[in-house]
Amino acid sequence: MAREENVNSARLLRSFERRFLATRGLRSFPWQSLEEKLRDSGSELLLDILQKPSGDSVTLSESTAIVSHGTTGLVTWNAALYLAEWAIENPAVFTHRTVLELGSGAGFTGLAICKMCRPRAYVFSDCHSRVLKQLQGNILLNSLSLEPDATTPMQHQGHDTHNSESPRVTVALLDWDTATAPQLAAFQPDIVIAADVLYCPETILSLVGLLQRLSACQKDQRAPDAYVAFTIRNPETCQMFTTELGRVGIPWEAVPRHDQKLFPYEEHSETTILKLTLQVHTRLGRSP
Ligand SMILES: C[S@@+](CC[C@H](N)C(=O)[O-])C[C@H]1O[C@@H](n2cnc3c(N)ncnc32)[C@H](O)[C@@H]1O
Repeated sequence: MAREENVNSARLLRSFERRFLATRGLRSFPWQSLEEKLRDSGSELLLDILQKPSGDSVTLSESTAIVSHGTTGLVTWNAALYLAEWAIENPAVFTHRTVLELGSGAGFTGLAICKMCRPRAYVFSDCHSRVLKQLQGNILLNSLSLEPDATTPMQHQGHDTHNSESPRVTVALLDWDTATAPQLAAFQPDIVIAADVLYCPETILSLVGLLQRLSACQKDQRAPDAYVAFTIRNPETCQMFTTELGRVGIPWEAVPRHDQKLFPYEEHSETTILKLTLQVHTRLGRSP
């Protein structure tokens, strides 16, 4: 019994520490229980917390509603946090690479990658004008400098004066349904990522179609790897995604779960990442 109580106390204190450091979810926190525990454990925990706010941080302006202005992109979803955690544990995947993010939303994952994984270039993208505006604001809020021309991220790769320590950051208006071959050919990413973009059959078909067209536009027979993170709210949706990948000939594998939880989010449903090995020649076309 005493052991169980200790475990519960430790969990409560850890949860507070994480939310405090992330300044998230504090309003719903069980303050009364915490106060009691703190009274028992003395000031050690508080000192411990105060010593931890070091290292880099991501600051975001986001909506409190899950849907606002007709989009789900103004708030950070669990899959974005989960993918950012995985990226921070695996920075080599992104270091010195050009990363294209699809459906970036408020931008949390990309900002974490830009700050922690040293990509060469990072292209945030989305289809919604309000989301793009917020995204630009969030990039500036995090003191990253934004390249002016989002549609031609590769044009500066020659001689220039860009500080090579920080990535070239661009924001692109990219709608998976209407993106043209010249627009896609301008990106030439090494890595493609997306978080929480598989919520209905239409978006799955659009996304898979976009990945096929993007691969077909790659130079030098060099197709990127793609990492798609999503919360499994409905097994049929997940099944539809993998079936569609199989149909067009994109091999995929599940990325092993990571253990280190850095950010505060409730795990009501399982979140996962699939690694897709895009091919320069995939079968083009949608299901009839
Ligand atoms: C649920 S939000 C996820 C945002 C962010 N990745 C996250 O996980 O916090 C889905 C995002 O995908 C974008 N999106 C949906 N359909 C799209 C399409 N056809 N083309 C481009 N972006 C799209 C939305 O605008 C929205 O920002």
